[in-house]
Amino acid sequence: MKSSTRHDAPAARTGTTSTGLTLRNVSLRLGDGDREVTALDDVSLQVDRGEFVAVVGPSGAGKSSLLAVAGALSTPDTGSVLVDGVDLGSLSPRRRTRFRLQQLGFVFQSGNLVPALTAADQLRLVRKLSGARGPFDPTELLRAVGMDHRADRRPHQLSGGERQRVGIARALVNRPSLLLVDEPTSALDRQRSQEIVALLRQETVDSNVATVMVTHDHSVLHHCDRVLEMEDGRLSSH
Ligand SMILES: Nc1ncnc2c1ncn2[C@@H]1O[C@H](COP(=O)(O)OP(=O)(O)OP(=O)(O)O)[C@@H](O)[C@H]1O
Repeated sequence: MKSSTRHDAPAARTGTTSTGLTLRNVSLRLGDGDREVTALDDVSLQVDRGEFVAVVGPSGAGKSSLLAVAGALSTPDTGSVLVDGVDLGSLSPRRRTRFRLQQLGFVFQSGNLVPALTAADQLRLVRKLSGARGPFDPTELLRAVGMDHRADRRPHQLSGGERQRVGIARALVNRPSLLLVDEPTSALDRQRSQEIVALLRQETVDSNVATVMVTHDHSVLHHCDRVLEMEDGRLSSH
């Protein structure tokens, strides 16, 4: 457990002592009939809060499928996925959606920001969608990602790296347990790529979140605590 965190961890859940992401013997088949593919093949994984794990591997290896089951976007055929001890398979569709909004953060390839909204309003929207009430000031999070001076800018007025920084802040608004990051550097030059992944590492620690990052960019792997390789739906250490 890290000593200095911006956010407190939520109260422990019953049923398990593990926090962060837990996958137990997860398998996922996609397609149908003759064209069925085993996208995930008996995958087990533990990523603790405060830990930053990269997943690498060739195209079609199952990396997006891993993010999809961890993000409660796909339901595995067998095995279980737990986030802070909560078994996603035990949640009704409505509760799963709420859980996703409140406990999971997503960072996409190039920010995926809403074009019409300022940086500050991107954060306010996510806060509102989660159902949280009470005052919310996005300034602290924007400052944490070095974007408080761009709070009033819309995505088209930001650089690729700046958009990605806002996307990271937005993913952290609801103090998630788990941060899922998909190819965050694919639209960035080498220098910006290093800065963004260093920021992800910093936020993983400061926000005490379990972070899983899928990447093809091997130049950023030194920022990670662990690198896992995926091939044919199976995970192994790099
Ligand atoms: N909707 C789908 N229907 C059938 N098969 C699918 C579907 N989506 C993905 N697959 C197959 O599942 C396997 C895993 O795909 P996945 O997208 O998880 O790989 P990936 O490692 O993320 O690839 P990439 O690096 O190209 O994004 C591949 O064989 C892919 O062709």
